[in-house]
Amino acid sequence: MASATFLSTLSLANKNYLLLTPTHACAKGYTNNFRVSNLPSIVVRKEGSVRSQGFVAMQEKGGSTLSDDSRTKTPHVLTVAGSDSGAGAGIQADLKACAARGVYCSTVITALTAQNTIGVQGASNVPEDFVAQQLKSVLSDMQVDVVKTGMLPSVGIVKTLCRTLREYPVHALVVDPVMVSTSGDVLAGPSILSTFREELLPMADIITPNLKEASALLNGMQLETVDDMRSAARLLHNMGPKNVLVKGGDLPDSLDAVDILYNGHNFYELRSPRIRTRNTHGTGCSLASSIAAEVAKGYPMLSAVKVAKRFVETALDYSKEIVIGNGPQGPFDHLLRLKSHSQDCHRQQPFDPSDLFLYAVTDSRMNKRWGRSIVDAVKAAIDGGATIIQLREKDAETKDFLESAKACLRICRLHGVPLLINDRVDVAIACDADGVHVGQSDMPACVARTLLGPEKIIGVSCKTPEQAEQAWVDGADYIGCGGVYPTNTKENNITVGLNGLKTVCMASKLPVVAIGGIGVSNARAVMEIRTPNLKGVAVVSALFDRECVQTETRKLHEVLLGSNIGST
Ligand SMILES: Cc1ncc(COP(=O)(O)OP(=O)(O)O)c(N)n1
Ligand SMILES: Cc1nc(C(=O)O)sc1CCOP(=O)(O)O
Ligand SMILES: [Mg+2]
Repeated sequence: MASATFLSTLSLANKNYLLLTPTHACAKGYTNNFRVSNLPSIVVRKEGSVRSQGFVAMQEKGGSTLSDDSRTKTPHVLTVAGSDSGAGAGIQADLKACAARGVYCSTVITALTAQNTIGVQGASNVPEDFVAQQLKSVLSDMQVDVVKTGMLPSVGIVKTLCRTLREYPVHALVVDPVMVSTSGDVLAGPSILSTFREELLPMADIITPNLKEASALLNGMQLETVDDMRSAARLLHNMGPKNVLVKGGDLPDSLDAVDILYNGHNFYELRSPRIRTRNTHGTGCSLASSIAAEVAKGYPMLSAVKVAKRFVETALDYSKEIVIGNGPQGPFDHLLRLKSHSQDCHRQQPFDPSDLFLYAVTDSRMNKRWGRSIVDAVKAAIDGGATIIQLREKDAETKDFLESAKACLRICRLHGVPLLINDRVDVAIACDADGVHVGQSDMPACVARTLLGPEKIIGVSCKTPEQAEQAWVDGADYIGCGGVYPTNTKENNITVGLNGLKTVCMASKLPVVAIGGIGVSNARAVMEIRTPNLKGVAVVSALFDRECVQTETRKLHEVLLGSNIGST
């Protein structure tokens, strides 16, 4: 984008600053160390007197100096596009793509569409002057890095955008020349083509036409081969954009998805295996937004395109079986979070502390010794009355562990029993387990919480009131306290005894499960310490270092029921 002198007042923390910079891009860079190093120097002055040059940025009116390292800037994409009521494409797809790629996204809406997975049932343009007002509101205030355009339904709106961008230049402009929706509905008529060619494309850092759009921009040129795409990219580049990405998704007879990127010097053929799915609605919008997001983070164009393409492919692959809508083209899941739920497989329930009642913790060595698979061990424990399972497979290879965890999860879900993974947050995420159990030297619970999200169960091993307090602060759901008795299962484990258990229970704001050397003979004594938040016992060898896991679990279950404590 062209540079221009930019003069603005900035309000920050209720104080006013005056920014005077050689370029708007510079002004935007004042808080971004990474970006500032790539930019011409900033001149920022206190009203009336120049105070700094380079990237020390702001001077408080009559007060102390704020240097740019006091804040860092959040990468920001502004999407100028139409709303899709079905939320597969348009503004909604752009928001999701930017959120998934970790950048802020503001929105200027150019049109409302009534749209679903069948097609576009209606469209209503936003008046030009209101598009202008939205653009000004965002661009005058919010330090936008990259503008990404989608549906621009009238010549007036294209002209308004170009005019406003000249007034408020940004670091980069990504143009997705949307003309026809994936369902074949026209979103921008041919009258717009000449304004695109003459005004918008010359301002663009990249344009991302599909074959139909490239053909329309090139007066109906036939595009049927990769060589045709290269010719089209060259011709489109002659219209002024710095880069052209011709998307070959609709190329006939192609097993791969092939896109051509041309920067005026080199062609890059970007190939990936085609993902067979009906859920492709919004891929164009999402790809362009993802490119904009990577450029906003500061990546060069080739890297931005590669990362964006890989992101969209990953999301398409993740979403290939989700079912939304009855039409031929469903949306995909940018955040890789949507699940299909069938009726016969119980969903994960919210954590219930009474699940800690009979907590079975597996052990790979014991299973091996008794010739059992993890899956058989888990089945038997559940049949015997275990109320929660933890896979503690210290010796398993990651690949095998993951496969076993997936198989155990199916069984646990069928019985409504939560399944937690010991130590391995990565395995828990990969198999979508119900949670993890971590110790004091494992991944901190607060980090696990960030990775796992708010609904997963997190347990933390604690031997002291201070550790119990920290587990609460870190967002854990329960604590495991031990060793109550000496154990051979965990090397060098400190025994805290019944007194230690009681002290921790009394201090803990979280429910507690006791662990260490507990079995049929002493479970009752443990529960009889009678603190309300002691909810049960966690057991390894008394269940799994025995010939019949189911029988031993049943016996322990009876003892615990007999103690009549902790079961509610
Ligand atoms: C329920 C429960 N409580 C404590 C532990 C021990 O966890 P940790 O201290 O991380 O030791 P390892 O199990 O990883 O050896 C547990 N696993 N479960
Ligand atoms: C895994 C574990 N953690 C402990 C702790 O004190 O935190 S004791 C322990 C081993 C428990 O095995 P068993 O039931 O065979 O004694
Ligand atoms: Mg551990």
